Amino acid sequence: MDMTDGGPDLVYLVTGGCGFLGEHMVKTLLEMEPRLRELRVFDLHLGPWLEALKPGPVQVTPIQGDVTRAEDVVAALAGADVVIHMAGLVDVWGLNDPEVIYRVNVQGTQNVIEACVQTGTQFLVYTSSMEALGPNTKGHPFYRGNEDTPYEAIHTQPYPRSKAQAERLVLEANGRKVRGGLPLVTCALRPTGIYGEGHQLMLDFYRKAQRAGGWLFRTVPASVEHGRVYAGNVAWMHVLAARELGSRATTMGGQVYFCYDDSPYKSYEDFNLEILGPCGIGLLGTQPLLPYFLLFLLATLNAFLQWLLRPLVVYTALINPYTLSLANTTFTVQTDKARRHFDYQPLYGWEESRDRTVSWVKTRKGCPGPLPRD
Ligand SMILES: NC(=O)c1ccc[n+]([C@@H]2O[C@H](COP(=O)([O-])OP(=O)(O)OC[C@H]3O[C@@H](n4cnc5c(N)ncnc54)[C@H](O)[C@@H]3O)[C@@H](O)[C@H]2O)c1
Ligand SMILES: CC(C)[C@@H](O)CC[C@@H](C)[C@H]1CC[C@H]2[C@@H]3[C@H](O)C=C4C[C@@H](O)CC[C@]4(C)[C@H]3CC[C@]12C
Repeated sequence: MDMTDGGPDLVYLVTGGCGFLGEHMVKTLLEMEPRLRELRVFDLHLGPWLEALKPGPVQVTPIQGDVTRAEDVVAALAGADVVIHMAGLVDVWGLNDPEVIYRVNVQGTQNVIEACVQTGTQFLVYTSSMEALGPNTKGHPFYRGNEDTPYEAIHTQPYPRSKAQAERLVLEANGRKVRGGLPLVTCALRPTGIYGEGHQLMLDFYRKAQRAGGWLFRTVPASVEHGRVYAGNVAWMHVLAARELGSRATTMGGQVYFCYDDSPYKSYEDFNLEILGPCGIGLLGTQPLLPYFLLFLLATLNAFLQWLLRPLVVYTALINPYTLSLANTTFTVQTDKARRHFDYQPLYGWEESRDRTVSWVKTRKGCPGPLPRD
């Protein structure tokens, strides 16, 4: 089917549509996809903001469901033309058992693929992650690499391993016959660290700094570059990939694309300061204030406490051996594959991406605890 012609007659399903990225996805589809007739928003936890949407002529259908339940996915997908599969457990802090992460991220993705085959949905865009590739457990840097840059992907942690496995399932499913005999066309998009309105972790850093008198303390050298990309641009890339999969199946089918925009290459903490600085936050130290071995000791202690307390309570901390290693390993991308393959250009420039995020953080000043996203 050529997805680029015709009036509003397409049915899209977004799994994980009520998450941080999912909300941007839903709003960007409603704003930027003229062929949309129905938008199904599938999530374990439906957000109250869905009720406040002004979808215009598009029918928005909230579906409370679980990707680990095949019957939920088949029911949600019946009659859909496109599925954008974003649902997943984003957990590098040990909040969830590894088996649960595998069940959601890998088996959930397999359920989506099988449901496409069973119902005849022909186009699947999967939200993978930079972590499907790295950084690897040897701490090898990936410096402004692209989709063809050789890199030894080694995963020991449940989350990155699950993203790599799920991505592989999606890419290998490209070309399978779906109900009706047409081929399934798939691709996977790999965002680096996403920021934007609704980014709870950015808010956590903001509140942590507010409690410390407006200061964050540098723990990562400024020289360690970490890729970041604005949620609105990630959502826009998904819109374009879904739109072009039909007419460019030969080029795009079975391909991975890093998500990128004009966000600057900086260390994780220096990048956060681009957002939190205008909110009155400063970053203390031009070098890490603590030596790495002390940070590693702290990270190891946190991991030990989590192990010790697990039968009673799930203890988590920002710093664990994995997040410390991840933060200290350069991983940035420099590519134009999405532009070459489906004419992607960022929808938002760096200044606008930053200013939208800063404005959102400022609206959260002084608010207690995690907030429902509006
Ligand atoms: N946040 C990032 O920096 C980042 C970077 C790269 C890739 N990603 C990927 O983007 C996707 C969305 O991430 P996010 O940051 O918005 O996370 P999020 O936790 O905010 O959103 C995930 C959504 O999936 C839903 N979900 C979880 N388990 C489910 C299940 N069993 N059935 C149905 N829905 C379920 C959650 O309720 C949530 O709404 C994930 O696949 C993640 O791996 C995120
Ligand atoms: C306390 C310091 C060490 C501080 O700098 C820790 C930062 C740490 C919480 C983040 C550093 C890198 C982040 C990850 C990265 O942006 C990519 C990711 C892949 C994505 O699929 C999910 C989110 C994440 C794992 C992201 C999580 C936070 C960091 C580990």
